[in-house]
Amino acid sequence: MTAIRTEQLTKRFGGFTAVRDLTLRVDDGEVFGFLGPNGAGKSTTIDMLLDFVRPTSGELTVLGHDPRTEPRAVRERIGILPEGYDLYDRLSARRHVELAIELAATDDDPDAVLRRVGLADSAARSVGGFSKGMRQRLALGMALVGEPDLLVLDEPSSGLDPQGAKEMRQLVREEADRGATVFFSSHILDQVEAVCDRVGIMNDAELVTVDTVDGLRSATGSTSTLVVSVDNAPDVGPVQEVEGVSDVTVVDDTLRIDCDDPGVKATVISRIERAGATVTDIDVDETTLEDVFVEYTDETAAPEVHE
Ligand SMILES: Nc1ncnc2c1ncn2[C@@H]1O[C@H](COP(=O)(O)OP(=O)(O)OP(=O)(O)O)[C@@H](O)[C@H]1O
Repeated sequence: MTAIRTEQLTKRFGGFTAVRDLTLRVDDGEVFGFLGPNGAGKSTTIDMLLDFVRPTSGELTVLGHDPRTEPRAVRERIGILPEGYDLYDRLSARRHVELAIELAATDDDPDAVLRRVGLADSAARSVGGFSKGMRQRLALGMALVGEPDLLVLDEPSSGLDPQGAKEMRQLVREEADRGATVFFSSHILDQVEAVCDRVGIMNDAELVTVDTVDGLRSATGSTSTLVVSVDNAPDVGPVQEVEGVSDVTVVDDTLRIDCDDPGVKATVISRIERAGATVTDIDVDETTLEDVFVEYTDETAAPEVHE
């Protein structure tokens, strides 16, 4: 089934278009990263999925329901970490989770939820004294209550320290492993790269691409470079002939092999060894998602839309 489907979804605020003709599908069980620079239209899209904001035109379904006409059917099966969430300073962390459990009418154990987000030791503390990262962890824990079919997370890593960000990634993976779909927006590209099955990039109100991270790399013509140290440099002719290799350079005993196709690395290594060299070290310089992101969101370099 399709967890999220939008067709030509558009939102205008007065004369300003925040989201233009967005057509997107997110499959069940996918971890989908929704990227874009500030003001690109990510939160507005999420708000339309949750019926916090009404589209100006276009179609959308979330878990098979139109959030405009069946908001309850949608909300009761999704966990939401919105951009600006409300917490009650005088209530404890445990009370917040208990309230989320009551609202979802589930039998989750509040302490187990707090353990999952690293707040077990602060369960009884009032939230007023919490740091930004602790508040973020609590809001995330509340979103996890009731094993939702779809998690919609707006900037889930915001305010988290590196350990918190790592735990967030693990949580996202655990949720996907139990079958949930995870849709999240982020600016933290290495987070997205580490955890997402597919990525959509918004720029200036439009979706400019949707693909896997590897797919994005090849679509932008990006290469990964295999850096191979050898005991003595062999004839590189047979390596150059491998399909998917775009360039080979040799400096002393190090070969740098640019690969358009990330799947050719094993073939390259075996060609080097067959050419009589002993491989002493292997390293890979991958094009990062950040490089791809800059290419798609840089006005002068933006490629054509393709899905
Ligand atoms: N209620 C509103 N009224 C007028 N303009 C709005 C409203 N909500 C959002 N916008 C505008 O729509 C554009 C998209 O905003 P949105 O919050 O969706 O971007 P975003 O991609 O989530 O950005 P960020 O990464 O900064 O959160 C922005 O230019 C914003 O100012």
